[in-house]
Amino acid sequence: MLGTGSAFAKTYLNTNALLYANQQTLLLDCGVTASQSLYRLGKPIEEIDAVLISHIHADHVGGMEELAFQMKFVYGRKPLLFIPEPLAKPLWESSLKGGLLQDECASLDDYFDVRLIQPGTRTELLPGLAVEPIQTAHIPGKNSYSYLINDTFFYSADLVFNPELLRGLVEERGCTTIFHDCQLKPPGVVHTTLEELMSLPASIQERIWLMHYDDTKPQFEGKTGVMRFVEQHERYRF
Ligand SMILES: Nc1ccn([C@@H]2O[C@@H]3COP(=O)(O)O[C@H]3[C@H]2O)c(=O)n1
Ligand SMILES: [Zn+2]
Ligand SMILES: [Zn+2]
Repeated sequence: MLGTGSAFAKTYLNTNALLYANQQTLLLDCGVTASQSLYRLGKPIEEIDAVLISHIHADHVGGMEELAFQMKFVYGRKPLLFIPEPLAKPLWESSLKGGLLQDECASLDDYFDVRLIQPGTRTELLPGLAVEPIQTAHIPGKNSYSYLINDTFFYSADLVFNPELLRGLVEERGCTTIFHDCQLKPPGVVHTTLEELMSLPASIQERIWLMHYDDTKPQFEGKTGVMRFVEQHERYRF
């Protein structure tokens, strides 16, 4: 995990992750703190082979400009960018264009090898790494996608509580591990609260790991039932 913090956390970096598949590395979300976190980990930015985006908020895409510039002008290559089709235009037009537009560079394709992926469709992104984007509610009018990874690992975007989705993933689809957005104190409004997650049946809670938490997380250690916290700069194997 490059970070496990909420958008406004100061002691935790943005909730962004590296997924290792065979010899390749995919960056799942690239927030404002992503490059600093890679630096602290000693992982050179040039070793990122591919990027996958959940939604357009700065803690999830705010590091894309630096990534694009470094890849193009320092390393001279285009990383793969996997992106749910509905996010591609807003990512360029509403987020990146202001910084990246210049005479010879006028689209996402000038910086990335763009591969559009479809919500609800399982796609192998890299050998050994398949994802299904699942559209999940976050902010009214804003598209946001959580990911079912290799059929058994659910990695949530920021999302409002959706117990039916979690029940279906566990009971019908055999999901074994859930990394879930967690706002420690109510009201959640655009996120899922700890209280909401603690209302789930034990059979679901035991698969849940909490991320995207604020700086008060130490006060909640030991108070999350069977759910565990995902820790920054830890590597998990499933
Ligand atoms: N309608 C909104 C929009 C945003 N926000 C806050 O801003 C943060 C942006 O990053 P996030 O991780 O999605 O969390 C959002 C809310 O804290 C919010 O509380 N309500
Ligand atoms: Zn966020
Ligand atoms: Zn968000």
